[in-house]
Amino acid sequence: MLIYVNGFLKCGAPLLPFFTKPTPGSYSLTSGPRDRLYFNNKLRYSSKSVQVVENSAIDMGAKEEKADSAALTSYDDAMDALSTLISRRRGDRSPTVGSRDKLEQVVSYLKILGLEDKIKELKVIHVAGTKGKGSTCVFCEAILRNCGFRTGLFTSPHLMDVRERFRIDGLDISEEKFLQYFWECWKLLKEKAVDGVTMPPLFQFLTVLAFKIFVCEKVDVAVIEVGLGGKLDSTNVIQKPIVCGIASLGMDHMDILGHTLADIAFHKAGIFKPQIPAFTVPQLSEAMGVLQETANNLKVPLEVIAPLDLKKLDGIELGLSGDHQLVNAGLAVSLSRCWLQRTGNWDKIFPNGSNETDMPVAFCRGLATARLHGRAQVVHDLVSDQKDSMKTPCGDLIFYLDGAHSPESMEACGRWFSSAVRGNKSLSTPVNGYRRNGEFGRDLNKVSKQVLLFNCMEVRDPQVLLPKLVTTCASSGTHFSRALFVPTMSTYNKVISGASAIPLDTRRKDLTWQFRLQKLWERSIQGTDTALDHTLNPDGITSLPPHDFLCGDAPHCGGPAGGTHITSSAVMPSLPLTINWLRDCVRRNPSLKLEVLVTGSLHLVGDVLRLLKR
Ligand SMILES: Nc1ncnc2c1ncn2[C@@H]1O[C@H](COP(=O)(O)OP(=O)(O)OP(=O)(O)O)[C@@H](O)[C@H]1O
Ligand SMILES: [Mg+2]
Ligand SMILES: [Mg+2]
Repeated sequence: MLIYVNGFLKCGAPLLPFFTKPTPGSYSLTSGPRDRLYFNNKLRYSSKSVQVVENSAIDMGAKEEKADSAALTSYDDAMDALSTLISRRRGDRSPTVGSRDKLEQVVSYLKILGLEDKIKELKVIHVAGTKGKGSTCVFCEAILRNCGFRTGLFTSPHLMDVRERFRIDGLDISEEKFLQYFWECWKLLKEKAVDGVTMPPLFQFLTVLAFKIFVCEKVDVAVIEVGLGGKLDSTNVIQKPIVCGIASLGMDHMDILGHTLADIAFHKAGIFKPQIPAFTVPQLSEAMGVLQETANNLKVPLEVIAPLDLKKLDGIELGLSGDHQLVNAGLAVSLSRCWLQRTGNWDKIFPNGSNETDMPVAFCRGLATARLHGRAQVVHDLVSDQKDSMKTPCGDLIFYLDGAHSPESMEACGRWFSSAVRGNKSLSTPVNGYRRNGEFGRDLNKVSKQVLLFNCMEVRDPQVLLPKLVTTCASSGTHFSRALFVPTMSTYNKVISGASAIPLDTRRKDLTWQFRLQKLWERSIQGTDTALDHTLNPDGITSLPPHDFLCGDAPHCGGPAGGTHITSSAVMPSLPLTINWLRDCVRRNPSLKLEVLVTGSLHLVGDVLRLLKR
């Protein structure tokens, strides 16, 4: 179990204190950006780089031997082992040829682990969808936990630490338990690997690990988010869920799921099981037709649920911000109610005849306390003068983090950001877990600037994403004065832990993609080609923009020779340098209030969160 000073960022669970209790005999402290101390009966010290670790260089044999005593293996060893399961670069997936075998493969792994029959006893809520799956699952988990049940939650992806994917009773699984279950599964599968069974790819492994955890932890309910699609997803080995949900459908992963909404809906409806009730949210008719047809074929009662009516919440706010969360919350309420009814618990818990239209108090508590990192999350960075933190005034730096990366979610993100900067009082999370007096009350005379910090994976289409974001924001009066394009730190061939060290200078040599994003921004958003020739040469990037770059609204030209800033945007050489530079900007400009929207990629959002919590 980790102790973090900034508990909120790590725990993601409601009503948590700002630190978590260590389990006896095993705990660790983050002691600085590069160091991590383990106390595990005897003192150990570990320092690792977050940079790429070549899979071939990993001596897994030695680590597996150590795994005989799970307590003696470090978390980083497990991450190294997991990283060997990453079969190819993310976003580089081939279509689903032969994927049906994949489900059989998952079943064979479950057999090896002795879980094939046991998972039939899990009381599962299974949720697919293009957007809002994770949020819907988190709401369901929080509702049922507040109804008194022991909950298991499996979501994807993770942002800072792989354990975020597995929550027991609302908390990320502890390191100790994770290591125990991880190595148990790892060793059994590895033993069979010699008989010609190959080790599963990463997501299949994580899925069977989730089942292992939920069975061993004896959860009352297992809330399971589909990884990708539905029909052929590893989680679809669940034969008889209690209830299924389909969150909002849209265009994503077309290379795998197909190029029409109907194709995509077909895959998502693949989680429906004969006669098991299902719920969905309002969808475009092309998608709804397919969902309904599949439901009819399987005699599935399918109900379309309207967004949650705020009036039912008796004045409380949802734990996840943004109007789109009302859609997810409505779905979660119906899924949870159905789960309670079909497991025979509804009448026990609400014996006094709480009817269908009532919103039980436990449901409200769950909806209000649900948390999910990097989805419409606001983090106030406590910038201070390093030498004299209380006396020297400096500007404000607020990060608005949302991992939107599809056209529909960009719109949802834009609407949320606009209303959040207008209200500027939603879920504010001081990064160090405390607020100083007047910390956020002193902005009356400050000049607010909205800045975009963006990156997206190369498989995405920024020509769609960026205009969607900008026009949605503009339609409600929010305009970005500057855009910063930055490479992410996370690499796709290494699973990292939340405590992995972050090198201060993670300059990428190849910034071609970021320059392309900038070019697109300048051409299609700003309508200018100014100085683009200069930026087309990634080698020209040697310095950060001057600190007053963010102060103005007008196009900003010039700057130091070889500098990267042009017009309204800049390519930044690395994320850690960018965060430090933003902090310096507000230190030097006490009248500046920077509202930075971080979006386009969950990896980017995860990296920023990891940097902010240091
Ligand atoms: N109902 C919705 N409609 C449109 N966009 C949404 C909706 N719910 C969430 N989003 C957007 O999608 C992002 C991801 O939300 P969430 O994690 O709940 O979805 P997901 O389906 O699990 O996504 P992923 O594909 O990343 O696993 C949010 O940050 C938000 O921008
Ligand atoms: Mg997705
Ligand atoms: Mg998700």
